[in-house]
Amino acid sequence: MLEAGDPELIAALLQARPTLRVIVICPARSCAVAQAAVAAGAWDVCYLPVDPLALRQIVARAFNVHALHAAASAAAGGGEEAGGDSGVITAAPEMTQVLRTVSRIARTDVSVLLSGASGTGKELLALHLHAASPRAKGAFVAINCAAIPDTLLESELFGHEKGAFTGAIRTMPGKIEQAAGGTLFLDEIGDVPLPLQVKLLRFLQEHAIERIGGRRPILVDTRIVCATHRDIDQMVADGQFREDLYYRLAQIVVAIPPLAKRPGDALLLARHFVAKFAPVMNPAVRGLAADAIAAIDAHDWPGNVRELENRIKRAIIMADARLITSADLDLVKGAERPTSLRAAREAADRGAIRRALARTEGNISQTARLLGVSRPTLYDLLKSYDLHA
Ligand SMILES: Nc1ncnc2c1ncn2[C@@H]1O[C@H](COP(=O)(O)OP(=O)(O)OP(=O)(O)O)[C@@H](O)[C@H]1O
Repeated sequence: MLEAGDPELIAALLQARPTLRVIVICPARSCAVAQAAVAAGAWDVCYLPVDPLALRQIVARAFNVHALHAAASAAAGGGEEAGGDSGVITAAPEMTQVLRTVSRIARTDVSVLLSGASGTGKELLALHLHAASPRAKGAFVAINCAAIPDTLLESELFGHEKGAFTGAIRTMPGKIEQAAGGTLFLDEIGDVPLPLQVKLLRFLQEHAIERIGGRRPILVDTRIVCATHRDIDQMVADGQFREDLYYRLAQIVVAIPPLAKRPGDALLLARHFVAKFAPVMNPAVRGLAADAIAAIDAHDWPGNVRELENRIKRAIIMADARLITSADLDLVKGAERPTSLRAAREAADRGAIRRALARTEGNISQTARLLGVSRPTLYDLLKSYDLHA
């Protein structure tokens, strides 16, 4: 606890121990001191004369959040405090409930489907589940089914024997085999084409796979955890996804709330990312300015945690001062038009990509053709703008 917190001292403390909770005692009605302290990363402020009840509540809350993070991180196998590289960072009850569910499921054999919008942390949660499961010592292998062309997906998942097709110059085990004894995370499961869904179902029923060109089944002990941002129930109803596979894959569906529905998490994560990336990317940066904090609070985060992470990384690079501003974050308010050429171009790019994706119903090849770019360029654009097919 610091009296009349010195922002530089707070920033230095957090730099050394990013998970520290700094509580600052400010002179009565001194908004400027409080704002500077919070901007430098203070956890909370308390005014003189100190109200013991209020202080006790602040300290208790700090301990609670710290304990939740430590538990989440330990379950993820990191054994570090929250803020460690592998930890899921959250203080929102909506998300801590999700973490508790995932930790509980991890110890069992039930199949899990993580459903949530892009960038909400589905892969991180799958990793958390793996690390909290008895398979933690085995491999965690992740594959994004939407990013791999249909023709290659079978070989990626099931592997192939030498000579199975032109170019198969050596035998290659697939991802399911690579994850034997561990967990295979199938992201965007809704993008697996129907013929491959049959093969996946067979694996889940028989725990055996056949490589392309293979002559015998191979027994493989791999746990599948999958995720999607699509409405699989609707896909089942429309005949685009096999119902029998759905029930095999999704005994439990865990819905991950969007960042906008996790009060307080955007700021917590923003500070976490500043503490994580600034020392490497721009050590002069020590924290967030008051206008950046307000902008982070006000933003809707349609791209969720990934958007936040990318904005913070970009801001760390762009920042001229010790504190990141809302301009560094490139967060324009409400319906304001973008003023910089870069922002205007980004807005135009996003609009064109979204419209093309809507016209082709998410078909990557057709979208790339419509936009007049190559598929790899389109993938790069989708990644950098946090867009999904
Ligand atoms: N709660 C969190 N704490 C810390 N980092 C997080 C958290 N949630 C997400 N991240 C980070 O945000 C980025 C995006 O998360 P992740 O890839 O898990 O999202 P996703 O839902 O799988 O996205 P997509 O559906 O687009 O594949 C990653 O760098 C991840 O480490």
